[in-house]
Amino acid sequence: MSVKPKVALSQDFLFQLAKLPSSAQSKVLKWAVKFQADPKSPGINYEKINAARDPNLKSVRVDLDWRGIVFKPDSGDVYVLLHVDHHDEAYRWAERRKIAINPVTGAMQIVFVQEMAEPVVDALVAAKPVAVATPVTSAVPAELLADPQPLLFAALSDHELMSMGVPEDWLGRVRGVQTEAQLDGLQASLPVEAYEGLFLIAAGDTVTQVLTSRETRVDRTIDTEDFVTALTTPESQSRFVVVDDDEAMLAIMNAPLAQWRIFLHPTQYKLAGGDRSGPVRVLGGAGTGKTVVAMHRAKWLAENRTQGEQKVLFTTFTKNLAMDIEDNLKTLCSPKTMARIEVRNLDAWVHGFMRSRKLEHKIVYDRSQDGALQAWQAALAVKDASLDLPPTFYEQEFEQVVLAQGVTTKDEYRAVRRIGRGVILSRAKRDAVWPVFEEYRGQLTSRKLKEVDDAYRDIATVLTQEADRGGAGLPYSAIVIDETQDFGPQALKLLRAMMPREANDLFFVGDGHQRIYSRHRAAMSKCGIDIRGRARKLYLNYRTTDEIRRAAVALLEGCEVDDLDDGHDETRRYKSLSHGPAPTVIETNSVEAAVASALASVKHWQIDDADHQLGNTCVIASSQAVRNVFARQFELAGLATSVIDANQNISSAATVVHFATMHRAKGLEFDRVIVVAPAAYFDDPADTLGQRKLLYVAVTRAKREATLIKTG
Ligand SMILES: Nc1ncnc2c1ncn2[C@@H]1O[C@H](COP(=O)(O)OP(=O)(O)OP(=O)(O)O)[C@@H](O)[C@H]1O
Repeated sequence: MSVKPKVALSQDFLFQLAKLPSSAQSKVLKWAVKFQADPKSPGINYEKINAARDPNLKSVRVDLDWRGIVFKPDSGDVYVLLHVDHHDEAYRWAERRKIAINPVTGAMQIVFVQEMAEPVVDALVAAKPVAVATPVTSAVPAELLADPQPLLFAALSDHELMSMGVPEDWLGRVRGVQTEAQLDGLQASLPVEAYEGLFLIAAGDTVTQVLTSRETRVDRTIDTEDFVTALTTPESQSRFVVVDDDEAMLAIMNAPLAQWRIFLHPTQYKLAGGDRSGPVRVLGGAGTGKTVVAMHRAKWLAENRTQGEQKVLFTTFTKNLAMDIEDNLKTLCSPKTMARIEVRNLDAWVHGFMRSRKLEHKIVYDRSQDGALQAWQAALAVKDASLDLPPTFYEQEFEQVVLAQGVTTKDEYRAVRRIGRGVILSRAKRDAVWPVFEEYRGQLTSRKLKEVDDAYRDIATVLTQEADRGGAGLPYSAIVIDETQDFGPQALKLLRAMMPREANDLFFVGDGHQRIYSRHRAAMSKCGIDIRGRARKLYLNYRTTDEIRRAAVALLEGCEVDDLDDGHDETRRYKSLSHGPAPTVIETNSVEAAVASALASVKHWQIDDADHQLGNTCVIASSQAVRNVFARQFELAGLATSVIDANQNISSAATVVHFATMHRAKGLEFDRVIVVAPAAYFDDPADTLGQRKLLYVAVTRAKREATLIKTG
């Protein structure tokens, strides 16, 4: 029986496909399905490209006008669809490319072949054109040796450069890099892992650190002619996908822009699959693909490590996000896999657990309402007037110290560390304050109410006791947690108690820069979650342009940000892969002027970009009241609007402008975003950390353009 040849698609092919007119797209799709079924069919004529540097690149005819470019090596029964375009453009593309296997990592790479003395992209022209021969050798171009500026990668050997993904042909060009701008100029021409490795080295990392965090092996003997094996490396999988049947081909080609489903960054790829001996924590700035890796991890766990009636629990902070993630998971997973994944925000899970155990308390989410308000007022009535502490002190103390740390007795309160609380309390004062909290909890109990942190703590206790008695435990094979920074200590302790300590138990993703509920700061290690040896980071921002990312990061300059454990995190090492205009900043002194500016931005985008859809726009405001004013004014201006509220799926209509608060916009993304914030949010960072994090979250929702309106 003859074995079917391997057919693969490149990421570039799909990017290109997405740009074609729809009539051409359907022709290419039909053709590609036939090609996948039998690339050796006599109907497919592989034409030689005379000027091609790589003799293995062939042109194939889709119709009179359109040509596909296929890589068809002599050895190995493999066919890779690389590109599609009009005849002449397709040939030009092929003439300047070659496919090579990196001799150190074994990854298959599409290498852009350079001409003599040719700058790669405009950024390099601005920096310093470097004369190179084809193929480039690893020698530093002569004129750069005379330049006094140090070379960023001079100390690295060829082997080290290639181990990070630099193609052999590009060693000389990379060696010539002296500035970050020059490196950025090479970004579009280098494989993603090479660019990432180089900017991490430029930021101060060592090659060993880069390779360790990526789990890249560089000790194997590589056969640089074995393309079938090369296709299987994680680096290759970030740009090529092997397609086994028609169905897979159709699914991929019908959604050419849903690249996150197919091409994972090598680090995402490694984190998504394989066994881990205990809890994993993945950090990454906004848009670095944390939710994507969490979804792929849940899929892998459901398909490979979930048995019988078990499920993978995928949890996050808000209901909106859980709904959004469930929708995305449905596009990633088969119905069979989906049946093994439960997506629920933690509070909904807690509510369900309490009901299933007939625990009759209701959860307090808002202390200013109904029974909780009465309970709080009754508690304040017992306060010791001689202390002269304002009611806000009691509320903050209760939230940030008592609830957050799960303090239940006066003795515990005497001993607890009150980090970050301004007022120093002697033991005697603590004794005098404590009755307020005791009274509040008593009042809640008599009303069958419970604070959510207390509910987390109580459920964790129940689960631990059941486990100690040898109970069956919860029906989960693993828990995947998104937006970890929003979970406080009691929530983390509950998550720990929900899973026995075993391989693959907990998988956390998060970003301290996006913690917008400050009382939720927690250190995982203090909640029984040991991530040593399993802490990873994602650095490439797939969502926002580098201009928007930089502007967002600048908002947090000088602010101390944690790594969800006991350490610090920083934004210096992150980079975006796309570019665009810097955010527009507008200062206004009235609501009318702010609304007019927002409407002008939308109008400008509509004129500027024929493809702009209102549905890809969101106005993000600092409060519900401001959000509602803007939505109302947009309606009066004749625009259709949709407010993003709790517990609702987001409208997918292409013609409505979305409106959200900064809290509600978390985890979402839009092509264009208008952020409306009081000017006070931009005051001294020492006083505005919370507000600046909100701004960071809001601005990083934008994929392409952002307008920031400061209201006076
Ligand atoms: N490997 C990938 N290839 C292409 N696109 C990707 C990849 N990974 C992520 N993306 C895209 O990047 C964007 C951001 O991804 P995601 O929402 O997972 O990031 P995040 O780190 O969770 O962001 P945030 O913390 O801001 O919510 C999404 O549009 C996603 O589809």
